[in-house]
Amino acid sequence: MRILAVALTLAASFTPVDPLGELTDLAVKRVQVADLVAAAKFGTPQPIDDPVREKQVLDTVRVKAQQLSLDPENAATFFRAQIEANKLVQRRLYARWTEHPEEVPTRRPDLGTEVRPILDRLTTDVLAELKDTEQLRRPGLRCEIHATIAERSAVVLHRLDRLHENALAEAMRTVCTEN
Ligand SMILES: O=C(O)C(=O)C[C@]1(C(=O)O)C=C[C@@H](O)C=C1
Repeated sequence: MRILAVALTLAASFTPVDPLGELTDLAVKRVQVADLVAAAKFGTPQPIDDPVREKQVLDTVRVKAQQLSLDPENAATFFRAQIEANKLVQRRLYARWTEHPEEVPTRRPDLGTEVRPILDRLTTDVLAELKDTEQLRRPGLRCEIHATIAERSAVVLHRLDRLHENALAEAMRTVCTEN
């Protein structure tokens, strides 16, 4: 633990910017948009799990990754984690709103015209960041340290509650993996 703390402090002091900061911030935005997804679906027949849409998202990711000369399967792995994180938020909000109907958002955003376009824009931004951080994300201690720093900073910076903090952890789970 002590060694990890020293390593984190050293890494932070030698790094002028947080190299995984932007990617982590985008993952934060995506788990925050999950609140809107849940608000769009709750109380409608649209299920949380939509395998057709997931396939669409991942197919797009693979095509765009290839255009950026990124490994398509590595990019898809990262996005599968983003989708799992999104569903984690949706499920917890459903449980909360079922128990406390007074907390259900008063406005239901439109999934197709309002919410998914936000996710689609984030897909493009995330892919650009995956490209920018390609070397740094190679598996190993260096990536793990930067990921931990970026995640801890994001929790504080964005004042994430426990639900979104857990979702961010899920979203970043594969950031340093090969595939
Ligand atoms: O677009 C939706 O319907 C969502 O719930 C978002 C999302 C995603 O994270 O991209 C998550 C779960 C669904 O299975 C499909 C996609």
